[in-house]
Amino acid sequence: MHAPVPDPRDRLIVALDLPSVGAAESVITRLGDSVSFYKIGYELGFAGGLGLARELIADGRKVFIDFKLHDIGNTVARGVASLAALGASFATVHAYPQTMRAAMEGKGASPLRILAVTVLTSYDEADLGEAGYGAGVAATVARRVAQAREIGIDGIVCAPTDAASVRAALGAKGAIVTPGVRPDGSDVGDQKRIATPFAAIRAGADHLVVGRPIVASPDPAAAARAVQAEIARALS
Ligand SMILES: O=C(O)c1cc(=O)[nH]c(=O)n1[C@@H]1O[C@H](COP(=O)(O)O)[C@@H](O)[C@H]1O
Repeated sequence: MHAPVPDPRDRLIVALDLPSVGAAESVITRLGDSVSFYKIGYELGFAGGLGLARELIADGRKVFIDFKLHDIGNTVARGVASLAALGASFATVHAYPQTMRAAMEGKGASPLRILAVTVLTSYDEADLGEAGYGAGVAATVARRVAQAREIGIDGIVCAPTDAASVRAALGAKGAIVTPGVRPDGSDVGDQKRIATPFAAIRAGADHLVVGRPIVASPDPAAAARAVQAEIARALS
């Protein structure tokens, strides 16, 4: 079975990493109809962003709730059930087997897709070692993808530099979502395992998550259009 091919507009997910609903609404207005998929994480989510998520969903936009859940199974399953009731399209959990199983159980028959975060894009080999994982980035990603596949997860969040090996390990089923995307010339910030939008799509990413290069740009709509043009070029 093949992963459903995303609508080209849905390939770009804009991370609304902003401090207030007002700031997010202003970026959304400036982006207009060019962007149809938004991600809400800690910063906005803990500042009223779940209300905005409801409004976006009611307005026909797709919403990715990125709280990277990781807790005992009962808590994860119930939290995911609430995100399913909200109408979110995607939600993240850390790629621990117990957590992934609980999330898949918690979403029930809803269309919510559970994405398992493998190794954060801000981690390099030294960061992973410091956290106590001695196997290295590639082996840790591979182990987590194999476990996610076994569980039947809906998708994987990984660095664009891992996308090709993740697709090979995951098989055709399952979405690949890559943050750590940096158009040429943009600030890298705290990201470590990065690629351009073109390279990420060519490596097999289904969706790209882009935050600061768009939302912190003086012209967010132009920045989003530039990323979408790169996506289109990579797909042609
Ligand atoms: O799960 C995520 O979305 C995520 C996973 C990961 O490994 N790295 C990562 O950067 N993210 C998120 O992707 C977004 C990237 O934002 P920018 O670095 O501003 O483009 C942020 O909202 C992060 O929380």
